[in-house]
Amino acid sequence: MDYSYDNVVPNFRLDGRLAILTGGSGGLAQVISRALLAQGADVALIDMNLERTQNAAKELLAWGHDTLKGKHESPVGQVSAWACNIGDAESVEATFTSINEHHNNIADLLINSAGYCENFPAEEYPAANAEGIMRANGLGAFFVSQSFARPLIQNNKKGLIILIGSMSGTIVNDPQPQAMYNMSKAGVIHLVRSLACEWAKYNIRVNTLSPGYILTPLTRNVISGHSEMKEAWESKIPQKRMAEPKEFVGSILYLASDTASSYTTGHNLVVDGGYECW
Ligand SMILES: NC(=O)c1ccc[n+]([C@@H]2O[C@H](COP(=O)([O-])OP(=O)(O)OC[C@H]3O[C@@H](n4cnc5c(N)ncnc54)[C@H](O)[C@@H]3O)[C@@H](O)[C@H]2O)c1
Ligand SMILES: OC[C@@H](O)C(O)[C@H](O)CO
Repeated sequence: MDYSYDNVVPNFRLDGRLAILTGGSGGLAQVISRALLAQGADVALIDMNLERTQNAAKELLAWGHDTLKGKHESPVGQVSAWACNIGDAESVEATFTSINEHHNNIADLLINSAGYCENFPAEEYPAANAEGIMRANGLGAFFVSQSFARPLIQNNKKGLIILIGSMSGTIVNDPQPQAMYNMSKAGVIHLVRSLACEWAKYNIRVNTLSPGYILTPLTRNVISGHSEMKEAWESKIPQKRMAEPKEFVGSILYLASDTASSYTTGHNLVVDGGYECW
C-alpha cells in the first residue's frame, strides 16, 4: 500500500482545469465561481443575459485579484462571459466550441447551475410554461452535458460533470405548487445516472448536487412579500433555516476533485439541512 501524503490526503486544487459554469450570474454561481477561481481553475460563465454575465465575470476577476494574491503560487485564472440559452442545443454547441477556442483548452469541468422555478397549480399550468421550464431545466441539462462531453470523448480526455438538481427532484415541496420544476429536477437526477453509466468508459464522471432551500434570487422571488412561506419552509427543515450559497462549495469541490471522489459517479448528493429525513 502506498501511504505517501498524496495517496492519502485528497487534493482539491483545480490548476490547469477549464470550468464551465452555467447560470453564471445567479446566486449559487456567485460563490461557486469564486471557489473555482480560488482553486486555480479558469472559469467560463454562461447565462441568458450577456451584460449581467459580463458584470459577474468582472466582479469575479476583481475579487480574484484582491483576495487571492499570495494565497497560492499559481496566478489567478482566466475568466470569460457568454450569453446562451441552455435550452437551445445549437446555441449551446456554438458557445461551448467558442469557449474551448477562447481558452485554448478543452473544458474538463462542467457545473450546470442554470435553472428557474415557477408556481402554478397543476390543473392550471399553462402548456407553454410547462414546455419552457422542461426545456431549460431538463433538456438544457442534457444539451450542456452533450456539448461538454463531445470534445472530451474525441480527444480521449477525462472530465467531470456536476448537474445542480434539487431536493425537489425527490420530494414534493409544500406549500407552493411547482409540478413542472419538480419533474424537471427528477429528470436531472436520472439523467445523471444514465450519463454516468454511458460515459464511465470515457473517464467522464457525472453527479448531481441537490440542494434544499437556499437564499438566492430564485427563492427570494417566491418568498418576497410572503414571510409565512419562509417560515413554513424553515419549520420543515431539521436545521430550522435556509442555506447560504457558500454551504455548497465543499460539495462542489468534493465532486470536482479527482482524488476525493474518483469512485463517485451517478450519485445524487443531497445537501438540505436534513429536509428529506422527515
Ligand atoms: N435557491 C434554491 O433554493 C435552490 C434549491 C435547489 C436547487 N436550486 C437550483 O440551483 C440552481 C441555481 O439556482 P439559484 O438559486 O442560484 O438561482 P438564480 O435564479 O439566482 O440563478 C439561476 C441562473 O440561471 C439562469 N438561467 C435560467 N434559465 C436559463 C437558461 N435557459 N439558460 C441559461 N441560463 C439560465 C438565470 O438567468 C439565473 O442567473 C438552479 O438550477 C436551481 O434550480 C436552487
Ligand atoms: O426544493 C428547493 C428548491 O429547488 C427551490 O428552492 C424550491 O423548490 C423553490 O420553490
